[in-house]
Amino acid sequence: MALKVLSVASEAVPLIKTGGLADVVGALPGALAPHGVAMTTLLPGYPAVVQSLKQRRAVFAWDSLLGTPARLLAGKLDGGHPLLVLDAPSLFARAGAPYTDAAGLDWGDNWQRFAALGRAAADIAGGALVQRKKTQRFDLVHAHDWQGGMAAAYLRLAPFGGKEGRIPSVVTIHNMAFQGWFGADIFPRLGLPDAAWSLDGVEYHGGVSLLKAGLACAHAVTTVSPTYAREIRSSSFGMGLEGLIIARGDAVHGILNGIDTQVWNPSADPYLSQPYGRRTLEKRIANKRALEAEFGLDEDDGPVFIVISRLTWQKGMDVLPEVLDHLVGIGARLALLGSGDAQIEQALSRAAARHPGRIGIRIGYDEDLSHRMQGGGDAILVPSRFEPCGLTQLYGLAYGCIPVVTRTGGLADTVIDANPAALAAGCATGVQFDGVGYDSLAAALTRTVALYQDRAVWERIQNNGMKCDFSWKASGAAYADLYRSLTA
Ligand SMILES: Nc1ncnc2c1ncn2[C@@H]1O[C@H](COP(=O)(O)OP(=O)(O)O[C@H]2O[C@H](CO)[C@@H](O)[C@H](O)[C@H]2O)[C@@H](O)[C@H]1O
Repeated sequence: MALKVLSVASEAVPLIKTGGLADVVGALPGALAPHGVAMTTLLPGYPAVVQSLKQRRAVFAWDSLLGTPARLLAGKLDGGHPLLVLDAPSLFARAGAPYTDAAGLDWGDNWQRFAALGRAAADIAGGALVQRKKTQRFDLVHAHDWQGGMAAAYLRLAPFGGKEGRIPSVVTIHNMAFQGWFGADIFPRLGLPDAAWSLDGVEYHGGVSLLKAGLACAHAVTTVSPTYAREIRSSSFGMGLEGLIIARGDAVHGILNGIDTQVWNPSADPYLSQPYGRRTLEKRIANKRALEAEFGLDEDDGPVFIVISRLTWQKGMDVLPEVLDHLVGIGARLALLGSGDAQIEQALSRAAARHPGRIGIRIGYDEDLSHRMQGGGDAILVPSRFEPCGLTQLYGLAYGCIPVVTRTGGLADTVIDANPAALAAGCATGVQFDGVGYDSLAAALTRTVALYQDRAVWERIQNNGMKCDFSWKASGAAYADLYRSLTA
């Protein structure tokens, strides 16, 4: 019989996306189905999500879910996978982004919005709703990041009628930097027993961390690459939670993200002017010409680097502007798509103004354009200071857009550096470098341009990357094995 899993998250493609979390949550049901796992996804009822439902069929209503009325709507995700939507208008029906208002400031009631999501998940999985026969019983709850973390905490610390306490939970860390920390004043409003205010409960540095609560209470913790799973045991990457990660010992697993190979397939990508495959790489040139035109870049034979990223410190984007004179100096060009930190946006715009025809910047978020960039760019630059997994380098590998990445987290796990040994062995897939700073980045750019100048070598590297299987096949199996080990 299929294992029934409730996946709880704050975003999922194609309904709502601010970053890589949405790609992963949206892909998981399809990745797990071949392994006998039936996954239902629970999302907050943001306007875009509620509007996407063809019929708004309410399957349950709470008079008070952490103090606010709420309904549970049922629908379908892409691929026909079941979707549940927490329709709590006072928490989610508002203009702005999922976590921030129009001015970019965190919503003041984020604790309540996502604690309510966790409480709802616990009720759905095995408590109130099951008892009233409003939903099926679930065998396991899989919660994502701090926004989902409270599901594990409610299941363990405040079970409804004792039933949910028996349901195992998995919490996945997509980014340790976001911990959902709030002041101690929220504790009495969470509806948890007093004993939950403790080291192995929700308390963290005198307040409440929704992520810490999840990590402490889940039966298993996963993160999205083996290297990041090791890195978060150290103070440099654990962001204060390294002690807890070490204490959780064998319960912490690193399972690499996959990519949706239907959506990210250069031979059938509707956004490309010219689809192509591993054996027809020469066709990429049409996409490169289109990309140059779209970004106002000069047309020439030199390499075009691309960047598709949140413009933040994590992603090393504060250092990028400094290195752009060097990039232009060695005959390369840059097409960048991103948004984030205002200072970084300004520094990039100044660099673009200094180098017309060589640096093209697009501030904003544009999914279709990101496909065209992978299909026309020569190399994708990912200079992250830390990177739990990273998806853009995987899309780059699939598209023959060679990743140039820091040797950290999932970037270290997915790219094989074109050092002399790897080139001789014929297995290189990209360029890796250590540390995010002017010197390391400039050296990596220089090395990439040198590789580009040898067409045979470059095409070999492109080919090696395109041959890699970063589909969900292996990782879907790994999650299914983990679920079974917890439910056996
Ligand atoms: N301006 C823009 N326009 C269009 N598309 C844009 C864009 N900026 C970013 N994107 C897209 O957003 C996604 C970003 O995913 P990443 O995995 O690279 O990072 P993120 O930090 O969001 O995710 C966190 O969660 C994921 C999932 O686990 C981890 O891989 C990662 O390491 C972790 O930091 C990609 O699909 C990318 O193409």
